[in-house]
Amino acid sequence: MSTETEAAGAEVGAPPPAGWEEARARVYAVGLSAALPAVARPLADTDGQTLAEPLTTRTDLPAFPTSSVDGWAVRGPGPWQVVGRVLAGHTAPPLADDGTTVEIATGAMVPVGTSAILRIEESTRAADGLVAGTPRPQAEWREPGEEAHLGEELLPAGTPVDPSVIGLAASCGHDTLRVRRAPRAALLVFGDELLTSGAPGAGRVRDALGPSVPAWLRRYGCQVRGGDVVGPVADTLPAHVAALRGALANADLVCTTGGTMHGPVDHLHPTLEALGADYVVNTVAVRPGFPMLLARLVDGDGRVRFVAGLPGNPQSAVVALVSLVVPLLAGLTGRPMPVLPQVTLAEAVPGRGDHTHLALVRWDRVAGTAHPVRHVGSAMLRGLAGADGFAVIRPGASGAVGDRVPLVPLPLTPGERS
Ligand SMILES: Nc1nc2c(c(=O)[nH]1)N[C@H]1C(S)=C(S)[C@@H](COP(=O)(O)OP(=O)(O)OC[C@H]3O[C@@H](n4cnc5c(N)ncnc54)[C@H](O)[C@@H]3O)O[C@H]1N2
Ligand code: MOO
Repeated sequence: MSTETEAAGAEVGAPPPAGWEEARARVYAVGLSAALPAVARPLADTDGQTLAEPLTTRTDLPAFPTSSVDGWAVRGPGPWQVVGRVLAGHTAPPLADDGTTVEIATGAMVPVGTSAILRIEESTRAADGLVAGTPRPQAEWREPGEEAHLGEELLPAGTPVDPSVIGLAASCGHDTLRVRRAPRAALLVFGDELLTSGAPGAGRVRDALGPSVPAWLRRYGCQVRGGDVVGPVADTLPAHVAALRGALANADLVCTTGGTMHGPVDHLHPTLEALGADYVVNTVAVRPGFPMLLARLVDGDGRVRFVAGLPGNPQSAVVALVSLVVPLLAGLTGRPMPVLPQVTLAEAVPGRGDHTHLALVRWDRVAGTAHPVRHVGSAMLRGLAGADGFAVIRPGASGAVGDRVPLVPLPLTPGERS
């Protein structure tokens, strides 16, 4: 266990909380130092992964002078005698003589000697077969290297691979990309009080995190298989230790929910101790979400795995995801730390004393404004379901109308909030 934990040992539950910014920076750096290995993958299997090295082009782009129209590649002044045809996919013999032309298709290689390309619809063909017309003044073909030169870096390492990156890599000659694969994540749900079906009542609540946290993790780029979601785990220490040990076998990151405090059946801390984990962060000065933690385990062979302890209160669990898990994943995949956009508060938002306040807001992207939502208790999910993200109110401050503050966006796609 870390010094931090030992120091806290005397006073259970009171390790010094990390500042929110500091916790994010620390977690990112630790993730980066444990970045997943680079592997070569076929292009079609790389969506959502991360470039492990810069994307450079294997040829000039375009690789040869390429006609951008259907028409006539002509040499010298017209009219021109037709001496052949060049289609896309073929190499073109040179146009050797003035007054000659070849029919050319869009995408075909422009013959050496071409002085202009005349569009088909702007040409005429006389009875004697001669082609006439006036080529437009601007070139009707793309020069080699117009888009990129051989060896040029097009995207840096750390770029998330999306369909446009895959298309670009294909167009400049790659069959595979070296990427850091998606982190594998697992989830353990703690809490004997949780129901996994039906309506809550009689002291029992529905498990809201087992079904939703894997979906968040996938949106954050993790691979989570059905069998990697386990719970509710019985509220005993041996059951917790066995469950965490099992989950760590295949995962780079195990998230747990609940049990982060020091109540009678909160077993997460003793479980981490039993497995020899050390804390990267143990409690964060943020509300909601204060008892969140990130711990690290290192195998004998140097393999590093992480445990993110998400608090049991459901909104707090999501705050822990955006606060700790997202920077960790950025580091593990070799991506840059996410830059938070700035928004203007449309209404006042209270501060939370010496803690950072993450306040659920609707984000009007057009106006650049953030509007606090209702139903935002840490045990509630109603506010979250109508929000785009969290406005960040600094410790010791409160948010006034017109203040510019950072926003932590939720991973929503356009159209998911109307
Ligand atoms: N004495 C103190 N008690 C608490 C403090 C404190 O500072 N001193 N902090 C509170 C805060 S803040 C939070 S957050 C919670 C976090 O506690 P745990 O992570 O140990 O979570 P649990 O006690 O297991 O559960 C808390 C709460 O959340 C409900 N829960 C748990 N899991 C789920 C789930 N999967 N789906 C829906 N709801 C869940 C659980 O029933 C409890 O109501 O501690 C406070 N206590
Ligand atoms: O930090 Mo707790 O997460 O306020 O509910």
